[in-house]
Amino acid sequence: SKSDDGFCSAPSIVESDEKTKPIYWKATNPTLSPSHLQDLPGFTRSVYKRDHALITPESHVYSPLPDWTNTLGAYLITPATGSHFVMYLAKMKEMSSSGLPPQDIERLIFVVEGAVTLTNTSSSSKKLTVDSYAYLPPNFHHSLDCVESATLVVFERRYEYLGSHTTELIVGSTDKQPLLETPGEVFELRKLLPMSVAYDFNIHTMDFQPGEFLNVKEVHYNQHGLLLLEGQGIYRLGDNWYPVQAGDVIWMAPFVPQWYAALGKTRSRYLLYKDVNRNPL
Ligand SMILES: NC(=O)N[C@H](N)C(=O)O
Ligand SMILES: [Mn+2]
Repeated sequence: SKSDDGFCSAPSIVESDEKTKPIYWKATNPTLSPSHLQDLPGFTRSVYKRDHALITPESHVYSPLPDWTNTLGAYLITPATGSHFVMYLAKMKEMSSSGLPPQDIERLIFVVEGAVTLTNTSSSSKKLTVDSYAYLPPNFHHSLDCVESATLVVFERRYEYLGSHTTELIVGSTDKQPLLETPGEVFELRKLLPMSVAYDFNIHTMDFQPGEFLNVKEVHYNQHGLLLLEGQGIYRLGDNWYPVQAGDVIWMAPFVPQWYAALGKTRSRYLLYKDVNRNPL
């Protein structure tokens, strides 16, 4: 319908009071949230195909995480999809704590909302707030404890030993990581783990300004687990083109053609799991 000032009645893309919200707020409070879809029977934006999946918040299924206390987990990617890693959201409630991964499993946690304290046998405890992360080597005793609430995105996989290389505890925050060269690409790239051969995966953060897009329509042997932390755009996966928003998760199997274009008024930032440093044979 045309209002008298000639513009359509759809609400414009207003810069909501994002300035007053904590960083990544939309990743746990998506604009199109489950509550907006509850009167639309059976509708979901989620898709699961042979070589990719788009998992959107109205599809999340939480259940108590075994070995964790007061924590609900929603597994979004597991080897049942063909991946060699798991990606899950951990919603830690008050007075909650983590359990240990199984033997020989490495873990990376990234704080999307709230705060947790990491304690381990060797060093003093560290408080991790939003945008902070920790990498826990396989068989590394630790505990993540939460007093109020926190949402973590967790990646875990069986560590692929290579010779005598070992990995170590890494604690950091995205904003303190340097920008890396991205020849031929315009996005801003940070990596949360060292690039040394001991590490068999890395976690990238990739920032796009509105209108920027991937130059390479990538096809590669590596797998991805993606969480869109900020912004919106179009993700191409295979022959499908998906409008995506902060809070969306994507599984990309090896060799799925993949491409992203950022749209809207604010930057896009996504977190991306990528296996590296190991021979695909
Ligand atoms: N889909 C992606 O963003 N892929 C990354 N550029 C990567 O594979 O490094
Ligand atoms: Mn890729």
